[in-house]
Amino acid sequence: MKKRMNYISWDDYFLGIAELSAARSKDPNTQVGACIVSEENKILSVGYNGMPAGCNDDEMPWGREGDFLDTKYPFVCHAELNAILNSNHDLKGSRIYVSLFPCNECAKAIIQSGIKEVIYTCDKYADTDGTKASKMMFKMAGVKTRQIKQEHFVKILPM
Ligand SMILES: Nc1nc(=O)n([C@H]2C[C@H](O)[C@@H](COP(=O)(O)O)O2)cc1CO
Ligand SMILES: [Zn+2]
Repeated sequence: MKKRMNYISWDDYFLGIAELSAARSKDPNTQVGACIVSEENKILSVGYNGMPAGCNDDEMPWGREGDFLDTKYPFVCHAELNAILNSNHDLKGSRIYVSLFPCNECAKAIIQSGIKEVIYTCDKYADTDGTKASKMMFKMAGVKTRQIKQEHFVKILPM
């Protein structure tokens, strides 16, 4: 008997884990998941967007509009940053799978932690200055970026 052939690729596997992690997010508008993987295809960390530990997410604001302090934006920890901070490993030479292209703040953390490739699905904020700044920094720092379609994973979330 031969081995099974229609198994999922590494890309679909790690992106699937990123998507599954996103399903933990309490953000009512955008749920993001990230999975950091070594050169040997071992998972080093996972994360999703959420409020900082100890900040009660029932009491924190989740809105997008109004006074800055009444929105989620100054408080929420992005999926990529959480994945970087959750890891106990050296991330040099690793790659990050993320369901949404990183913002400029996460781009800095990605570069500084030694991650060498960003694999993403959605780029819905491509027109924002933050995303443009991320792309500039990734290019200058030699961090590769690659967009892929999630082929073998049934989306858990209504995105
Ligand atoms: N790459 C990203 N990773 C993330 O974890 N996020 C988070 C921050 C917020 O919780 C949410 C975006 O909210 P909204 O502006 O689409 O309602 O996703 C956002 C981005 C976009 O740059
Ligand atoms: Zn970010």
